[in-house]
Amino acid sequence: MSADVTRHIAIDLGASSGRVALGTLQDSRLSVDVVHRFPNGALARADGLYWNVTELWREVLHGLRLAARQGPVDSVGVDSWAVDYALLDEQGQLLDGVRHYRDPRTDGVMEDLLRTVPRETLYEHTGIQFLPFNTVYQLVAQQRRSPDLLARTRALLLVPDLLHYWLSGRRVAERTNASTTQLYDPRQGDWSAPVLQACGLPAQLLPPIVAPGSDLGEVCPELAHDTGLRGTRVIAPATHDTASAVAAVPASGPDWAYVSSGTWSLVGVETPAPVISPRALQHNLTNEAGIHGTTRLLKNVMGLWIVQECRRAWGELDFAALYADAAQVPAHGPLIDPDDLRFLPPGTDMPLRVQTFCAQTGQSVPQTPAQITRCILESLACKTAEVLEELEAVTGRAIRTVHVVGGGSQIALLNRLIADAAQRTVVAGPVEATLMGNLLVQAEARGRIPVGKLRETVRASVTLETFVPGPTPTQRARFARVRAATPAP
Ligand SMILES: Nc1ncnc2c1ncn2[C@@H]1O[C@H](COP(=O)(O)OP(=O)(O)OP(=O)(O)O)[C@@H](O)[C@H]1O
Ligand SMILES: C[C@H](O)[C@H](O)[C@@H](O)C(=O)CO
Repeated sequence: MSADVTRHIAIDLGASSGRVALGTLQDSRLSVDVVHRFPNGALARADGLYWNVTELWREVLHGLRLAARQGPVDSVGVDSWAVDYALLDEQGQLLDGVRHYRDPRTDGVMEDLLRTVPRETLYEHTGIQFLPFNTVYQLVAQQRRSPDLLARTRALLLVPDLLHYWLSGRRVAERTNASTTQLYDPRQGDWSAPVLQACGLPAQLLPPIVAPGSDLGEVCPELAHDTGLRGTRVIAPATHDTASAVAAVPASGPDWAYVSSGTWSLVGVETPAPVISPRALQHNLTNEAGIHGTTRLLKNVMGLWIVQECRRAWGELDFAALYADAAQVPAHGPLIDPDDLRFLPPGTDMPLRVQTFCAQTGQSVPQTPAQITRCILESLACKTAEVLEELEAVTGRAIRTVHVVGGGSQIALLNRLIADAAQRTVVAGPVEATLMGNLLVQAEARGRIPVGKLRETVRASVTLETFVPGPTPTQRARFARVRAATPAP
């Protein structure tokens, strides 16, 4: 490998699939080769929903071996979904399985906690969207159900931090993912002692916060031997997958927003500082940490999860074919509120939940997979448009271009629907923004690209597709009426 070509490995664990990719940087361009892709999802046990972290680790090791075969690797880093964590004992062993954020043990916990800790106080200290599965509510649920387990815990690691520990032996909490827990104060840049205290949670379990780009040392000797990654540095990227995706948004001007479109739709803007205001609280916007000290002001929207669960019920139809069929369904059909909590839990009754929502709100009931998929996509587009308006209201900044990145950016129909509903230009791609952001933060930390040139490198490395809005649609106004007419689940 010549000195001006470097290779880095990104491990990206998404809620529906994981991948190990080898990134090659040459002439200020990044090429990404996904060497191993594997499915991911909830593992149901009698006592709840878990992630199968042992299996994920086995898949990751397989991917690392494949990548190492292609030559020396400069660095490796992990990102994943947010909020979920592992508990370690004195010896650094897992004390329990890693719970899935859709596990029902948090049902009612947020509402209960907010009776003693005011919503305004929690928001003032953390700036985080109130979602029932945030780490804070998971820990309160855990504390209530099995206090003995937390008493035996010596360290809590979020999922990418756990994998970094297994790779390097270092226990840290990388900032972008720590910021999603609702236990982190974005203005102080550290865990929030007042929130931990108010929620009765032990502060000593939380590891020190490190910035994205931190060097955690070499891959430990046993793993270097096993995988072939000799002398490879472990660099914590932006470990929250959304933060890595946002780092790779190929934007250049000042007036853009992003949609990180996958299992979730993360709709947001980048701001220089947290925006913690009564208006941001009113719209339940979140302030997550980005790279270079930025803030990701965004909202979690339920996303393609609803299609994924319907597809599971329909027998794993091909995504591309399903979306092509949905594109043939007449426009302006029924709508759902994708953020209605009835759509949060897993279940093969998801098509029925969509149909029931439509019936209860006095709309026509979609019947076929294509009609149901169309209904979900039109609703996601309307919801995206609504959030963009909220972001403009909260920041006072106009949004003219919407960058859609991630697996969902392949869905031409959805891109077009977003452009129409939001009346803004949509720029789609890259599909693998998360991998690119992960790789480029490592490359920047290793001095392989100039500081602050990530987006420029992405733009030089990918082809993008633009969707121009059509005539003002009627659906956006109907969406507000449907939401207003929604009965409690
Ligand atoms: N060939 C395809 N054509 C169109 N869309 C596709 C195709 N393959 C996958 N998708 C869409 O991409 C989605 C998955 O996106 P992605 O891989 O970014 O999610 P993820 O990483 O598992 O989730 P997250 O990052 O939100 O945790 C699927 O739900 C599907 O809707
Ligand atoms: C729970 C979700 O993982 C999280 O809120 C979201 O930000 C994410 O990580 C999507 O990949």
